[in-house]
Amino acid sequence: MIEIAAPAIAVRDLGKSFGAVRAVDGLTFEVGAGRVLGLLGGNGAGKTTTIGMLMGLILPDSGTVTILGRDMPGERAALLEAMNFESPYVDMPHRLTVRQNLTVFGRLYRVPALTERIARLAADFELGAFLDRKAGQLSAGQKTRVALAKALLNQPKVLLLDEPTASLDPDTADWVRTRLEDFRATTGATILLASHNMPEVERLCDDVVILAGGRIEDHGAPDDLIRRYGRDTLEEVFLDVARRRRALAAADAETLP
Ligand SMILES: Nc1ncnc2c1ncn2[C@@H]1O[C@H](COP(=O)(O)OP(=O)(O)OP(=O)(O)O)[C@@H](O)[C@H]1O
Repeated sequence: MIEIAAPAIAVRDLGKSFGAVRAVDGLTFEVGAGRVLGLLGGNGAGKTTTIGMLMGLILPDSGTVTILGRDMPGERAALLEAMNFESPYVDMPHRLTVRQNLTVFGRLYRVPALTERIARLAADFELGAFLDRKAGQLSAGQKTRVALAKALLNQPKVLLLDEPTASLDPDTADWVRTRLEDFRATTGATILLASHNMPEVERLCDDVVILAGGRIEDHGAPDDLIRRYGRDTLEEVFLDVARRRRALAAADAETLP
């Protein structure tokens, strides 16, 4: 008998409105265990709202989220021990040092042998020079490295990343991508990556979902999408999808009475 592994993330008919804005509109997708899914889409497409619902921070109006076979947000407390999240747009407490921040988060995640784990991550992410500086005094690149160390503290089985390399210089961004590749290779974690950086998505992701207006416009493996659209890069595919959508919206507007 062929056994089909349960997906690590399963989203069904997910919907969320903020007042009149339908941020996420009937979204359905799965991420297989150990896979990396890229969530693409222009500004306001619904990526951050989707990640918020995967974390149980935003309650959906409709649909379900199942992570590692368990309901989110129903089993949020148990699930969060196996998950983590990183976004440059979410700040850590400014007045705590980097070490104090990592210690607080490590205790929240009940990380065993926490002192050793922080030392390991400080070495991996080269935090030594500012481990005892206040988080509020760090540069954007230093903050990102600390945020990634925080995201990996509990060795998550499911890692959600919202534009992890936004505002980094190309060298630091490349360095971060290599760390993420190492993390995946050594742990087999499942990763969902929202990003506007198409070369990054091509490099890190097995599959992508392209969102627009909270719905899926297209999906597939990066190579398959590039071939299907007759393009050379995922960036060109993304632009084709965005232009097609704009053309359809313009045609709709013309047919309105
Ligand atoms: N708390 C909120 N209150 C009201 N509207 C919201 C809220 N959060 C998101 N929205 C709206 O929902 C839509 C989707 O926003 P979301 O942040 O999920 O998009 P995104 O794809 O992450 O965009 P970006 O690439 O710009 O970060 C947008 O129209 C946004 O203005």
